Amino acid sequence: MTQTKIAVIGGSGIYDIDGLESAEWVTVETPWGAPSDQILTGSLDGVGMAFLPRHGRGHVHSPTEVPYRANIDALKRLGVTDVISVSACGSFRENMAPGDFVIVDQFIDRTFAREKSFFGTGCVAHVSVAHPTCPRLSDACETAGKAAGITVHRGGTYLAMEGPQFSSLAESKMYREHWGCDVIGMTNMPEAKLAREAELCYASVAMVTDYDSWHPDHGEVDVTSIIATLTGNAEKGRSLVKGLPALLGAERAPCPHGCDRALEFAILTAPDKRDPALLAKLDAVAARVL
Ligand SMILES: CSC[C@H]1O[C@H](OP(=O)(O)O)[C@H](O)[C@@H]1O
Ligand SMILES: Nc1ncnc2[nH]cnc12
Repeated sequence: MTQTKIAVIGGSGIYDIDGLESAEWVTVETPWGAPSDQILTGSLDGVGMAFLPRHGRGHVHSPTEVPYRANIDALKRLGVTDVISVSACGSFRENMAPGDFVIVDQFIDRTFAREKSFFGTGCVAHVSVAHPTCPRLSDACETAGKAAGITVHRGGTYLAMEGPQFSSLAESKMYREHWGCDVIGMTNMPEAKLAREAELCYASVAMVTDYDSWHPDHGEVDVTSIIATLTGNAEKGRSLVKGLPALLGAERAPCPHGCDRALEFAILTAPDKRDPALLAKLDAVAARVL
């Protein structure tokens, strides 16, 4: 058994969380550069917690420029076991209305200007992301969300776009009608892939803020109305987070879905061909197998 430590990565409009005991903003340095901001650490109901504002306090990093590798490495370095992303998203489904939460379970990654792996020349690894989110952690998010009175949809495909501009009408219709996507955002990739490489359980709580641009009865997406919807729902997100420690417990059994063992057979580079400099950078994310 290991100790549970829950991290929340807060998206647009969510720059801190309240209610943590012994709360303290800490600076974490990583071989991948600085994370988005300091990380708020503390505990809730006897369970270790960490909160990282994805875009930094004051919203300084664009979706392309979020330091995804540093963020995941920093959480791993702090001993985090479970990562919950709380994000704003647009909806492609009439029944996934603004104010609803979607526990995402699949992604289509259309991002193209981001570093997507901790591995590379000198230490090549291939992990599976067939099921990129953790069902055990997603169960807890669903239960906590419903207990908080939130309309929660379990399962959904998230289209990760590069941004920062929103989609054209043609793109929006293609993602919805032909690609079967349910929601759209700009940040869950490569975050989910990197969490898997770092052997962290990852769940995505996508908070619907708008209908993207496909909906004939709604206008174009704009940031002001997105933030207004998000701010109105921030309390719901906080309630969901507060329910998680009791559901997950302080002691943690191995993940039944294998998230915490994702690197077990993933590294292909022969031991004598590995690059010491890259191995040094992998001291947190791949310590278990190197
Ligand atoms: C504020 S509108 C677009 C912006 O909001 C979402 O951010 P996050 O996923 O961090 O909540 C979306 O992905 C875009 O980055
Ligand atoms: N419609 C949308 N497209 C991309 N990212 C979003 N974040 C919130 N709404 C969005």
